[in-house]
Amino acid sequence: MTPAARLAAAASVLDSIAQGRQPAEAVLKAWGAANRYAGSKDRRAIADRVYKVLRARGRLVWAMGGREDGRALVIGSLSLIDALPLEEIEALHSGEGYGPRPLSKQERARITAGEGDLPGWVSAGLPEFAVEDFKTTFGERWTEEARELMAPRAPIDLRVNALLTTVADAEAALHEAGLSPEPTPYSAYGLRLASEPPPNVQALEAFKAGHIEIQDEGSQIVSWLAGAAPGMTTVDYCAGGGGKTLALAQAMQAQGTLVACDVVQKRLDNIRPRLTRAGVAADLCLIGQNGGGVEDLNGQADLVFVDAPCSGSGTWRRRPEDAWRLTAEEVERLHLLQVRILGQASQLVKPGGRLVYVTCSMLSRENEASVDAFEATHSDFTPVAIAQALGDSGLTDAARTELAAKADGHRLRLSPACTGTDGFFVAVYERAA
Ligand SMILES: C[S@@+](CC[C@H](N)C(=O)[O-])C[C@H]1O[C@@H](n2cnc3c(N)ncnc32)[C@H](O)[C@@H]1O
Repeated sequence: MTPAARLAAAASVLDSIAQGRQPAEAVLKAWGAANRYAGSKDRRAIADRVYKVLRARGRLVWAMGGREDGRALVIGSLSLIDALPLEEIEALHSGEGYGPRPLSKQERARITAGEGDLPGWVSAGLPEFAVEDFKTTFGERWTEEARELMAPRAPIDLRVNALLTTVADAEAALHEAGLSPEPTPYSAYGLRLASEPPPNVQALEAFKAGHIEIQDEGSQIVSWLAGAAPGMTTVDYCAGGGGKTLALAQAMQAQGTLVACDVVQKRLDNIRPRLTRAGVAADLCLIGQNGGGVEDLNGQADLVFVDAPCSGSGTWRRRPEDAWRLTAEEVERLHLLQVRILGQASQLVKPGGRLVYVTCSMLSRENEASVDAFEATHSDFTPVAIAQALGDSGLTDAARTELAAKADGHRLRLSPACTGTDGFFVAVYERAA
C-alpha cells in the first residue's frame, strides 16, 4: 500500500470505531481480515495512525473546527502531530490510486490557521466533562495525570503464578523466548514487557502452562492488598474476566473457599479455562442484578472483593477510544450502580471480615463519591488504613512503604503518572465484630 492509501484506510477504520462500540483493536483486526492485500507493515502503519489520532482526538477535533470524521482527524494529525508542511499533506491527498481525495479549501485553511489558544481540556487531551473531576481530585497535578493517562503506550505486565512456578523460572522462560522482562517495581510477582514490538504472550509455553497471566501491575497491587490468605472464604463479587479471581486464589495459596460471582453467565464461563490453566478452583456463581443467588453466604465471608463495574477510565492509555465514548450521564449511572452493589456485597461479609472496593476508574464520582455514599449508610464498616492492609502481601518491601505514603487513610489511588500502572482506586473496610 502507498503511504496515501494507508491514510485513507486509517480514516475509514476511525469512522468504524466512532460508529460502533467495539475496541479499536478489534476494529483494526477486522479491517486486516477483510483486506488481505494489506501486509504486516501496512497494518502496523494504519494502527499507529489510528492510535495517534485517538490519543489526541480532542485536540484534533478542536483544530479541525469540530469535525469528527476520520478523514478530518487524519489530516489534523499530519499537521499537528507529525508537523508535516502543507505541501506534503497535499501530496498525500492527490486523490490518485487508493489515496484520499484532495484537500478542500476549508481543510487547507484549518491546517494553516494553527491551533491558537487551546482550552485546558483540549490541551490535556481529556473529554471535556472529565476535566472538573480531574481538577478536584488532582489539584495542580491534573494536567500531568491527564497527559500520562492518554499519551504513552502502556507496557505489558505479567503476573507470575507462584502456585506453579517461581518468578526466577518464569523470567528465564521469557528470556528463552527472546523477550526481555523486567521486574515490576511494586508487585513481587510482576514482570514487565515492552509493548513494542507487541509480544504474543498467549502463544508462549509459559502462558499455556498457566505460569504467567497478563495483568497490569495496578490490578496486581489491588489484589494483593485485599489481604486474601489461605483458609479464608473469599468472594470475588464482580469477577468479570477473572483476572483478579486468579490473583486472589494465588494469595490464598489455593486453600480455602473462593467464590467468583457475576451477573453475566458468559463471563463466568470464560473464567473456567483460566482457573484450570492456573491450577486453582473456585465456585462460579451467577447472581441477579439485585444480588440474589448468594444468600447462603450472608455474613459468612472473610473477604468480599468488589471490583465494581466502572468507566474503565484508568485504562484509557490502552483504550483511548473509550475516553470519547464516555458521557457524564453514564458516569452517573455507574456511580449509582456502584453504591448499590457495595451495599449488596457488604451483606456477605462476616463480623470482623473485610470488604474491599476497587475500580479501574480515574473519576472521583466513581471512587471517592461512591465510597462516601456507602460509608454514610454503613456505620458497621470501619475503614482499614492502607498501611495496615498492605500487611503480609505480594508486594515488595519498598512498595509497601511507598504505597502507604501515597494512601489517603483507607483509600488509595494508582495511576500512570503516580505509579506507572493503569488507574485504580481501592478502599478497604472491616465489618464490626
Ligand atoms: C470491572 S469488571 C470486573 C473485572 C474482573 N474483576 C477482572 O479482574 O477481570 C465488573 C464486573 O461486574 C459485573 N457486574 C455488573 N453488575 C453487577 C452486579 N449488580 N453485581 C455483580 N456484578 C456485576 C460485570 O458483569 C463485570 O463483569
